[in-house]
Amino acid sequence: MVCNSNALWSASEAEAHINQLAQPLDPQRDRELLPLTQSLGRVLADTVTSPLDFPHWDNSAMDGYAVRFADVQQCSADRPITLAVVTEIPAGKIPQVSIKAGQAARIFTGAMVPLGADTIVMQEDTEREGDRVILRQAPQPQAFVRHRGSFQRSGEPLLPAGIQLQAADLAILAAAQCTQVPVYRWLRVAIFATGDELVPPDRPLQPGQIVDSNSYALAALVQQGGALAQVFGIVPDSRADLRRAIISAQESADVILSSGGVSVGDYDYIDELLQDLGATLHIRSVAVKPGKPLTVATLPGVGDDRPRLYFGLPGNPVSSLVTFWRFVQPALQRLSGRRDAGCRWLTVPTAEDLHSGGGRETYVWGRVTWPQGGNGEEIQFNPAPGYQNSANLVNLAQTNALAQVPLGVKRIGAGDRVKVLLV
Ligand SMILES: Nc1nc2c(c(=O)[nH]1)N[C@H]1C(S)=C(S)[C@@H](COP(=O)(O)OP(=O)(O)OC[C@H]3O[C@@H](n4cnc5c(N)ncnc54)[C@H](O)[C@@H]3O)O[C@H]1N2
Ligand code: MOO
Repeated sequence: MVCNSNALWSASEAEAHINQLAQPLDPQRDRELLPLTQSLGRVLADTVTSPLDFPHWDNSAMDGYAVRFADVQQCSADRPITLAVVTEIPAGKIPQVSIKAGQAARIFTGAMVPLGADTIVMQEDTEREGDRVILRQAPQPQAFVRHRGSFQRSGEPLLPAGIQLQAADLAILAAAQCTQVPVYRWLRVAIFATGDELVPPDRPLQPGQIVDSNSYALAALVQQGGALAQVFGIVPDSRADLRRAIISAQESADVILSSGGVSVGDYDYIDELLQDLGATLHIRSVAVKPGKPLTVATLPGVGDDRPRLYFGLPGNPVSSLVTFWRFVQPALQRLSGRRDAGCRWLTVPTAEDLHSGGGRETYVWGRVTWPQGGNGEEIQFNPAPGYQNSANLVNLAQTNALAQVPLGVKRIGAGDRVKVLLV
């Protein structure tokens, strides 16, 4: 079935449409419980509520003395106050006595504040003489006490569903004693490269042949994005082989990515085969350079009723990556259950002039660089040096951003601000 697919879609229209097609995994059905140590980079399937107050009890933020504020509030250099040190409380120990008027407890960072005390005085602000401590300045009331529950209350949400777990999140889960983490299962992404001219990188290259580089880049991008890449390799330009590849990808993956064969050439079979296989073709070309031929389709699920999202990316290596970054990456994030799914844009000055033919929204590849020192330099976009052509993957190396030259604009001057997609 074809659905207005012959239109030339603007990038933002295509993005919005793909967004609707990319239905997230089901947090109940598509989940697993993973040991904490294996959960880095996975997407949390449930909100984790705190089983404890943080801090778990009132504790000291400093090495020093736990005192009663009422005892020391009048203290000054002229009127020092001396307190009796009646106990010592290292971290991890329960205070054995409560502090009465005129008394103090020696205390260390993280140790429980004893009953009766309400304020901590830093060691550096005291003088110790035997079993007495002398204060020559009044502390603030409740100084250096980290109060129970002041960071987080038990029963309140600690981490929301849909976040991709990072190092700090693992620290929080560990502290909350959540050792089995509910995460979404991996999103499975099948990848194949089409073209009779393609050979794998370890084969001697014959005249006319091209090394398949797209499979490697796409698999790496899928993995970097936190999904499972199923690499099918090279599929020749034959209807039967392509059909077999699509059907087997339909069986094993949630998303299918192919590169090549989506333009108008005699061997560009992808769209026609998708229709034969009962797909709905949503998009066939986008007004984007590089990356005009882009097929977006949905195929029926095999083995379950989840529709498979199909992206037929253009074969030119840069076009393939640019369309992945602009359209596939946010869709994979959304499908994976991520609450922050979407392109990350920044507006920064460009270090050099940027050019476009003006007929399509153009993406210039390069690097956003951050100032190394505080010399008044700004974050800026530096286009990759050399010839920017959709077949030239050489200067694509180390790309971390795509600068967007809007439709109809032919030049953005050096120093002008430009919208960049962080990739
Ligand atoms: N008459 C027209 N010709 C073309 C048009 C058009 O509108 N009318 N569009 C051009 C644009 S823009 C692009 S982009 C390409 C995309 O074509 P396909 O997706 O069908 O890609 P192929 O023809 O299969 O390959 C294009 C190019 O890329 C090389 N390639 C393919 N796969 C890989 C791979 N896995 N690794 C590395 N390189 C690959 C392939 O050898 C070709 O050189 O169509 C234009 N033509
Ligand atoms: O869109 Mo093609 O990707 O310009 O080379």
